[in-house]
Amino acid sequence: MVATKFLLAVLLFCTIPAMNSSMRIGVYGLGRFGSFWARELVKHGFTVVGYGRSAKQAPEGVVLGTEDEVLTCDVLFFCVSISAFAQVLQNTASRIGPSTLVMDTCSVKLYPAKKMRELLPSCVRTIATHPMFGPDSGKDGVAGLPMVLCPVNCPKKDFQFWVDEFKNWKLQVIEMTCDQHDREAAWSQGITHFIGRTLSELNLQDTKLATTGYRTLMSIVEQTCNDPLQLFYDLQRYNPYARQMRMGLKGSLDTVMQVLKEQEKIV
Ligand SMILES: O=C(O)C(=O)C[C@]1(C(=O)O)C=C[C@@H](O)C=C1
Repeated sequence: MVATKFLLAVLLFCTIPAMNSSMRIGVYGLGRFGSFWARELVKHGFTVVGYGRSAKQAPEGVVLGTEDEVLTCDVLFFCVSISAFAQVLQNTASRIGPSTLVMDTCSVKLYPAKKMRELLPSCVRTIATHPMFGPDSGKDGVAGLPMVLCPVNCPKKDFQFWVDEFKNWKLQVIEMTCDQHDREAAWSQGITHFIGRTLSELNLQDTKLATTGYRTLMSIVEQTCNDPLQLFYDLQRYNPYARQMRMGLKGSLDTVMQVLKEQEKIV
């Protein structure tokens, strides 16, 4: 029994093709981010097959495929919302090719990595990724933008292939653990979306008196609220460090309010 399992593992390892630029890449999910990501992969020379539940038209240069075609590509990027990820993976796991390398692109990392470990057979190679940009920030090209890669269940050489590939795109590739990512992202992307959504509650208006700082503030509201509301909820719910960030922010607001109250006594 053990010998059979060993033989199967060796056989599978030997049949896994090496990573190269002529691989077929599957993009599962052709929403705002998925369509953008599929086009980026095409721009960088890959053959891309895309699948979206309600996609009628393929993004430029992308071939629209069936769900099973996408799931059995050499490499598969899931571009679905964080809150849909577990269900999508559960529904597709048994149809993913044994030699397909799977990457998620969620904006949090501990949660999808845990789901990939739980739901995919151990022979399926997985990398957790976070392209820290999207259709707005990457509209004039992705060079210089940060891209996080966290190894989950992946041989070093395949992981390195993608590090080098994204470096060739001139992305600023950052290798870190999923925990490090979530801890830091809560205090960078998480806090930005929290402030953007909070300020949008105030319904701030454009004004002739707008200073440069005010314009920057308005652009934060615009950029964060241009993303689906679901992304905001998911960033706050699925990052285990987000609550701590929100409490920290609330504490700082209270401190500043208190300081100003003290100042009022002086006047
Ligand atoms: O450029 C955009 O369209 C984005 O909204 C990108 C943005 C962000 O700036 O927060 C949104 C989601 C991704 O996780 C990474 C970055």
